[in-house]
Amino acid sequence: MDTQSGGPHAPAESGAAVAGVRAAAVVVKDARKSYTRGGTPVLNGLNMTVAEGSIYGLLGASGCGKTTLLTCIVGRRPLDNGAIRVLGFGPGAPGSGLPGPTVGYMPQELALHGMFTVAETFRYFGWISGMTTAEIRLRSERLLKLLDIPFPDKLVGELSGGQQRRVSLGVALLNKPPVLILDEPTVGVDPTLRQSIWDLLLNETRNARTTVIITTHYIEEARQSDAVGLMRNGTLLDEDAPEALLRRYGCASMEDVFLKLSVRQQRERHGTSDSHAIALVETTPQHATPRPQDEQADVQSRPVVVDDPSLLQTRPVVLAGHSNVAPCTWKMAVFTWRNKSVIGILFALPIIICVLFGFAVGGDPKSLHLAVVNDDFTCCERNLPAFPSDCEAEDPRGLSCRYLQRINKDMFDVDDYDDVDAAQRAVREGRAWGVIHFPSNYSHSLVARSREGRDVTATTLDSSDISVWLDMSNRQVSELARSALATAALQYFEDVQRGCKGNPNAKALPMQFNEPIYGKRDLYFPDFFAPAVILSVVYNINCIYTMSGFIDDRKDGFMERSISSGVRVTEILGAHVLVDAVMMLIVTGITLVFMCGFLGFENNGSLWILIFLCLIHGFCGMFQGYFISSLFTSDFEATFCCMGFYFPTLLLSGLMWPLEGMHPLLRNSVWLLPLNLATTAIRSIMNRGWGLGSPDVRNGFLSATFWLAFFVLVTLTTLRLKKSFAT
Ligand SMILES: Nc1ncnc2c1ncn2[C@@H]1O[C@H](COP(=O)(O)OP(=O)(O)OP(=O)(O)O)[C@@H](O)[C@H]1O
Repeated sequence: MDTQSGGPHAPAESGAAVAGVRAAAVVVKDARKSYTRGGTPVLNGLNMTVAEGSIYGLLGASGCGKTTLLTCIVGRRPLDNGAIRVLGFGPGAPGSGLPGPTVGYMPQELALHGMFTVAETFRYFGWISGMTTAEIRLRSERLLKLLDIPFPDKLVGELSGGQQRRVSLGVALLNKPPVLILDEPTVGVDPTLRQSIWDLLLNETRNARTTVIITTHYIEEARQSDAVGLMRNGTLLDEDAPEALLRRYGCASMEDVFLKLSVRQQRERHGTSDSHAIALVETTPQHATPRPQDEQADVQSRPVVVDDPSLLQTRPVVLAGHSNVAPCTWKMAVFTWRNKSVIGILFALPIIICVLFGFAVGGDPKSLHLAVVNDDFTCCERNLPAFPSDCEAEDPRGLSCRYLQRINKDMFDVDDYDDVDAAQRAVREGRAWGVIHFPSNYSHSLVARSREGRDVTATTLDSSDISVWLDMSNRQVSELARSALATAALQYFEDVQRGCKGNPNAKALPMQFNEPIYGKRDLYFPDFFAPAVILSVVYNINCIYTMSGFIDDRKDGFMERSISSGVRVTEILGAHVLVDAVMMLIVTGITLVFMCGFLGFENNGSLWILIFLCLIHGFCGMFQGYFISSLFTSDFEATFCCMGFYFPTLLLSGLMWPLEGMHPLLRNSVWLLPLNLATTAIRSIMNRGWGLGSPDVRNGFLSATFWLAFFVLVTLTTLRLKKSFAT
């Protein structure tokens, strides 16, 4: 503890303890606190004085505000009004060492992490209170023996409830703090062990002049305290040495004293309405009301406790220049390593998403049933006309078969029907996606149409048309089917032109689609989706992972306890960022390797620019996760908030549909969303091979940097405003 500027044994620099006079180590003056503005006060003008080096038992019925008072003393919650001083300093004041190693705090909840072993728990809390590893080993060996915990290498989560509470007590005692605040350390512990905890407290604290405040529901065990404070409805009814209280109120037990004081408070507040309690008071002996001579005797026998910091024999423990980033990072690394199933899912998710995307999205539909009614010719292999189709033939027949040969065999399964009604019925009943009808005399009419040019009659034109009816209820399938049929028709028309000795370049559609400048001639949907999938995977998986990790850290009050022990939230966040960044790098790497390597999506631009943009987005996702988890206290709320971000972002990011197709109002406003400009940028890099010289790519980087800075800022601000995660 070489970094401490003061310690429990440090002598006072000024003043000295006067015989019969003791300095107050903890002073609470007129403390007022309610959880809601204008709500019922939980602390209602409470005054309390705890003599240095004494054990102070704080007693009171459940819900009277004991825990609230203790959390205010350790600086986890602020008072609405009033003042608290611990070893002469207000909680959080410079030089107070509070929150920090000045106070060893054992909260009511377990506030330990089940994934740590007992030894690791001691190591972590020892390091953050400034102890060296050797000191921690020595001290924890002793404490484990005293607290009867024989399994230093067992996970805390695998211990019994009583053993866990003893570990929690051991953590509070670990660095021999000058002030110990213990919230019900003996609850759920058998009577023998309860007594040994009291013996431990008495032995450990007496010599070191440790001041102890302890709450318990076992009122009689508090008689071992030097002083007892009886609390009810947010105020202290009385405080004194147990024997003095018994004498003063003429009671045989502390329970009777408490009852008597409670009734007195009730009378003062509401008159004599509590008949049961009143009856009890009436049955107590005459001398129940304190007599002046008793009070005088009490005053003479007990030491005077003065609120004079200069008389204190102990000083706050302040760690100068101490950083907790290393212990917090070690803790995060241990948790991450222990959570192997979570790591497994984290690394498997991008693989699963990429592989599913590769196999499930963007492929052409296969085996669509097409109902064909061919009144022109009965097609079969042996009677097909020559290729290219010969217009000079006497009896040009079977051109309809040529068209059917042209259509994509993978995409369509051709079913023959006798008439159009039956074929259309098949579509209506979901047995086919479309109907193709060739009129009788189709081939003759088509040849005539080709030969006669401008002189062709309307009847010939009608009977040379192929009629198509499609089921257009599924836009993607129908569009792809229509496009495939139209493409086949264009190629077929060229074939007919050639056969009729016409100019094969005289196409049905007077338009020339040349080699594309970017992309492929054939429509290929995955090229459109792939960049957005990469970005979305990197962003969202990291967001959910960091959000869950940060909330898990707060589970059961573990983060609160770390903060009470002096860890700053920024140090906790820093440790999370360090460890989570490694996970994010791996997730990004896996995603890119699977998309560009195994699934073969082409990156036409610079790989470094692509990686860099993905990483900035990975950090963005991480900080969105921290931000969400800093806003909420429960996993449930945070998860729903995450979903609330996820779905709108997905719909508005251009991943599912081009931004160009959005309503103009939406399109003009959603470009600022985290994934939008970046999706455009990453598409430009991968599909067009653009670099930083392009405004699209530059805007993607600017947007990513802006969002990263925004999330860092709001996360830090929220954490700072909340200071702790208590209300
Ligand atoms: N975070 C909170 N938000 C709102 N109300 C709270 C909160 N914590 C405690 N309270 C309320 O404050 C009152 C005092 O609670 P506190 O936990 O301080 O009592 P206690 O004396 O420690 O009880 P117990 O002995 O059962 O632990 C209770 O009515 C409780 O409902």
